[in-house]
Amino acid sequence: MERCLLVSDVGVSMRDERILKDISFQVNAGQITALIGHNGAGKSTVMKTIMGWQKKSKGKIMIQDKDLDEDYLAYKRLYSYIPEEPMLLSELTVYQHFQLYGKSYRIDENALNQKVDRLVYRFDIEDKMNEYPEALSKGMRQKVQSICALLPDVPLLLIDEPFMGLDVYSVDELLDELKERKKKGTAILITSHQLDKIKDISDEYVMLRDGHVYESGKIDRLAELKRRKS
Ligand SMILES: Nc1ncnc2c1ncn2[C@@H]1O[C@H](COP(=O)(O)OP(=O)(O)OP(=O)(O)O)[C@@H](O)[C@H]1O
Repeated sequence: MERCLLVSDVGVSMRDERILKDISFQVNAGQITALIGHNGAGKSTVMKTIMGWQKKSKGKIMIQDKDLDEDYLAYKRLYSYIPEEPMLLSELTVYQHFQLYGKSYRIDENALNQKVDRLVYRFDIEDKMNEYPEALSKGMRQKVQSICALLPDVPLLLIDEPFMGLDVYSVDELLDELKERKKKGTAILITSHQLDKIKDISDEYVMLRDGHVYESGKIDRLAELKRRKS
């Protein structure tokens, strides 16, 4: 299977402390990898490092054939990100956020509007297009943020705890959307403490402990290990 994301021997240090140690894994096109581990294990730091927001002290990260350290502008158009906490801009309406994403990922206006229509219907926020973030509930802001990340057809989706604040219907819609993306060949790296929600859609897992890869493999093996331990 074609490799989309390569994380090879990556280390991160903050204030002389090694936060990530020799992290290596890959995510293939059309596969979902669950990045799991206890609080403070390093999941968000891995995400930030892949995005180029957190400086690494060693190692190599590539999406398709683009190296994070060589051509960052081209590299960052290859992924989109759903953060744990919505990061919306208070001066832009919901629709203006979608337009901003459309511009930065160079989506043609007609295609953008078709995607927006489909996703606002799916997540049931059709009537919020002209609202500013402060007028939205936390769950609605999370939906807007998720839609922004789902607008571009990027090869890699990075998703950090996406279910916080979402109602059960929206969680199902998001899971269905991810299954559809996976079928189309998108590679997805997802973190969640709600393993029951992601294990059915995931193919592989990477378990972090204290900043290193403690275990990794097929998701079925994780379920088997959990059964044996319980
Ligand atoms: N800006 C920072 N400065 C110093 N240490 C940090 C910083 N950000 C994170 N850390 C440390 O790095 C380690 C990994 O944190 P990270 O947020 O990546 O964990 P996580 O697995 O995402 O946790 P959670 O499940 O609680 O979200 C923790 O020990 C944390 O204290």
